[in-house]
Amino acid sequence: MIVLSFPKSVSVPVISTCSVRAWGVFCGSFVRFVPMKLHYFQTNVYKNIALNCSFFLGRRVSFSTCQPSLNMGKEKPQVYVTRAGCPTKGIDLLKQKCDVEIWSKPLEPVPREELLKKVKGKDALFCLLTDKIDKELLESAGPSLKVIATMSTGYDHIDVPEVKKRGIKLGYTPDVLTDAVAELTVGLLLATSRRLFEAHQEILNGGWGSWSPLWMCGPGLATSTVGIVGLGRIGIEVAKRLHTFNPSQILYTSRSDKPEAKPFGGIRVPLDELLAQSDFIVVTCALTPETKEMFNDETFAKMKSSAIFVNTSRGGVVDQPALQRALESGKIAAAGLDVMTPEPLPPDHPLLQLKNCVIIPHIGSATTKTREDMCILTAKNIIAALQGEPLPAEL
Ligand SMILES: O=C(O)[C@H](O)CO
Repeated sequence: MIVLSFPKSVSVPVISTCSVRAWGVFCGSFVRFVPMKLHYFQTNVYKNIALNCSFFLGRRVSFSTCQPSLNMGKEKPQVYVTRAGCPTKGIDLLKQKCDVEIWSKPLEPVPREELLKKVKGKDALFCLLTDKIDKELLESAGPSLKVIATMSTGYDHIDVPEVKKRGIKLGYTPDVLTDAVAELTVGLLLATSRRLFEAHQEILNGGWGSWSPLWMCGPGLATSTVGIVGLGRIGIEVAKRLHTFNPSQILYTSRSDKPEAKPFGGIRVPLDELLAQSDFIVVTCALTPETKEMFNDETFAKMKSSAIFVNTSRGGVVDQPALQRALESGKIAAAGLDVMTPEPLPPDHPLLQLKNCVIIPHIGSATTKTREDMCILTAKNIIAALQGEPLPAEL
C-alpha cells in the first residue's frame, strides 16, 4: 500500500484525516490518499488527483469518500456573508461552526467587485436577494464553493442552472416568511382600496374639510371577486385571510387544481377569466421567464376599470411603464406595490406621483421574528451542506 499525504498548501481547505478517504486501486494493490494535516477536504481535488494517477499509471483508480464533518477539522470552513446587520441568532450559529466574514454595511449591498474578490476560495456564501449570483461570481469563487444560501424565498437573483451544474448546494427560506408576506399583502390591499396613504396626506395638506358623503371612498372587499395569480404557499395564506372579509368568490390561476383552495372555496380559472372578473387582482407568483412582465398593456386592458392591482411578488412580473399608463389612463383604478423595478425606486419616479398608486419598499417579510427565522434557516442550510447533510430548505 502506498500512502500519500497532501501538503497544507492545497489551495482548498481539507477535511480531517478520518473524514475523507480516497482509495486508488491499481496493480492489484491499494494506494491510500490520507489527507493528513488537512482539515477541510474539497472532494473534486482528490477526484482529479485520482484521475491523473490513473492516466499516468495507465490503470484504473477508484475513489470514495465518507461524509465530511465540520467538527472534526481544526480549521473551520470559510463563509462570506454579504450584509452586516443580519439577525445575530443566525450569524452566531454560523460562527460556532465556520469562520465568518461579513460585508460591513447593513443598508448597502456589497459592491460587485468586492463580492467577486471576497467570495474567492470560500466554502459557503450567505447572500441576499440584492446579490446577483451568476456564472461570473461562481467562477470567481472557484471550486471550493460548496453551498450558496440565500436569505430569501425568491431566487430570481440566482442563476440556478449554473449553480446546479457545478454541484453547489442551494438553500433558500420558504415557509418561514409566508405569514408575514400574507399579512402585508392584505394590509397593502386595504391601504390601496381604502386609500389610507392618500387620506393621511389630505390631513397633512389641509384637504380634510367636513365629513362628506363620497370623500375618500373606495371599494370594499365584501361581495367582491378576488383573483389570486399564482396560488402557492403565500397565495393560499393571502386567500385564507381575504376569505374572512366575505368576498363573493376567490378565483385563482395555477397549473393544477389546489386542494388547499377548498376551505376558502377557491375556483381555478384561466388567467383571462380571472383578469376580466376580479375586483382585486393579487399577484403572488414567482418571477420566472414565464411570468416576466406578464402584466403588460394587453393584460391590464383585460381588467375591469375598477380593478385594484396588488403585487407582493417581484417587480419583474410587471411591465412597469404599462402599469403607469393603465393607472394614468384609468384603465384600472389603483395599484398597491411592495415590489417594483428598480429597487429602490428613485424618489422622483413618476409612479410615486400617482395618487392611485400605493408604494411600499419591499417589506413583505419585514417582521422581526420572520427575518430572524430567515437568517437562522439560511445558516442551517449552510451548516447542513458543509456537513454533507440534507439542507433543511434546498432548492
Ligand atoms: O423573496 C423573499 O424572500 C422576499 O421577497 C423577501 O421579503
